[in-house]
Amino acid sequence: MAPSMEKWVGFGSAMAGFALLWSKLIPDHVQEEATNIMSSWSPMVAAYFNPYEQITIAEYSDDEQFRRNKLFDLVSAYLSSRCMGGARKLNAVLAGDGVGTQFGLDDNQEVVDRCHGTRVWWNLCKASKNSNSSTVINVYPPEEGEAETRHYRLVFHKRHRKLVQDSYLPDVIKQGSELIAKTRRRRLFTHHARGKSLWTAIPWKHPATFDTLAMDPTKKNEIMDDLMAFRKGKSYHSKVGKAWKRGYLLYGPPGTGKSSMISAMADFLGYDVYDLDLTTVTRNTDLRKLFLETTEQSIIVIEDIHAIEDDITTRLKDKKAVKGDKLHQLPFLYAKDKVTLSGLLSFIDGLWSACGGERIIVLTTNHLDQLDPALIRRGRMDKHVEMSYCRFEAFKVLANNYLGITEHPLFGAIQRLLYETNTTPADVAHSLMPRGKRNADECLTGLVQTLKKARMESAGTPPSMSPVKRSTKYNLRQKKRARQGNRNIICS
Ligand SMILES: Nc1ncnc2c1ncn2[C@@H]1O[C@H](COP(=O)(O)OP(=O)(O)OP(=O)(O)O)[C@@H](O)[C@H]1O
Repeated sequence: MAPSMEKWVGFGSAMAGFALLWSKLIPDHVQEEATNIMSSWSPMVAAYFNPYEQITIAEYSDDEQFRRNKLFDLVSAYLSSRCMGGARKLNAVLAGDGVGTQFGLDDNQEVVDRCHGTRVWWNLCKASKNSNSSTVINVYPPEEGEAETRHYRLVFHKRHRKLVQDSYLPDVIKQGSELIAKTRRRRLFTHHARGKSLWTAIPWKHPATFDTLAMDPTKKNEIMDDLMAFRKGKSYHSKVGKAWKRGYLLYGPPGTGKSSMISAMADFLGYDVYDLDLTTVTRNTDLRKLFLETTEQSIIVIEDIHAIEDDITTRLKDKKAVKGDKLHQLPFLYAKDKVTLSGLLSFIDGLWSACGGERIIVLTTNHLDQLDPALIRRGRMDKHVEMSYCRFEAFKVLANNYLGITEHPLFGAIQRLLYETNTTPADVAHSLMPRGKRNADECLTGLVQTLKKARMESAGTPPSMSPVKRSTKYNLRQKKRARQGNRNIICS
């Protein structure tokens, strides 16, 4: 067993009691004085005689109130590999690689480790939130059966304090980090309303990568270069005094690959993805908490940002809001519970967002013209990426992905048709899927028919304007509207 501090406090108290016996021989007022002095001395006496010291590592930091303590996770990883043999009760979870098993100490269990030939003791302690012995403060509202916090306690002889501080703990951190990096698997986080941790994670399994993403190769390379520069840009960002984060706005019609692009970005950088559903977040303070709980090397995604306005308005129906009312027409309804534009902006690039680095924020929309210009201005959304209809270069990627071919006699006809119609990569991918016994010839013939049909359907539009021109004109109109900012998504 680890030598406990309580034992030595008890010893100190016994010494104090012993001294009091002697004080029987002396007058009352002196005795009273002596009692006071001795009680205040007992911890000091205990400390004097106790040769052991301890370090506490809480699961949640006291100072950075909303954050999980990274050191706690590193110690867990270290202990899982080192000294589980000595523990009687373990718990097991699926390892970060999604294959192996990771063992950990069960609550109130202890293991012994070696530090340069000397022994140190690790305890995983569970303490009641209100317990005086615990210095750990939990800032989250307790859930049923959850009014307890956990911390590791490292006990060692005070002779070895310097060794523990300068050599043993750094070694624990190094080995823990290596183990986490080795077994790390990208995760997709979604948030939930209650509980100590605001996010829950599942392994990220989206198969889209930059290799499978169908889009103009020049544009694709430009994005990959931009991401790589961001990843290597720690010193650059601190030199120019900018938080190490980058905003991406992905816009374009449904089915043009916005979600696939996020997956490709996560795969390329090896980052986790946090999927933030703003319609379930009611207050700006909750947004901040959510942000602070995200880890570095992550992509925070808010999909379909244009749809938020409608959703929030619908949520307020029971507060007598009428669907279609603009948020700024209902300020009294939003006085307490609200996610405002300013809240969202500060989430993206205010002071809070500068706490911790290496994060990418991605907004996606099908309606660029409906977004508030303040939200998407350069510097906030640093890179605007248009995900557009499928043209020939993008088609070649899909043909290779789905049919494994790079050439075919029908390619010429498909190239012409793709420029004459506005077909999404999702529709092209659907036609190329070799369902049943269809071979490549049949798939491509089917695609040609689908494209001809689409061309006929769009024949009602003025023949003077080709689909390419039409699409460009549409986008210019969207951009102009966005600049003018004639509609807000959320009003502060
Ligand atoms: N650019 C693309 N490259 C490869 N596959 C694509 C691309 N665009 C769409 N797809 C295919 O279409 C499916 C839907 O695409 P995705 O969900 O990425 O589109 P989206 O633009 O996010 O659509 P929405 O706006 O409706 O969410 C994907 O699973 C993929 O198979």
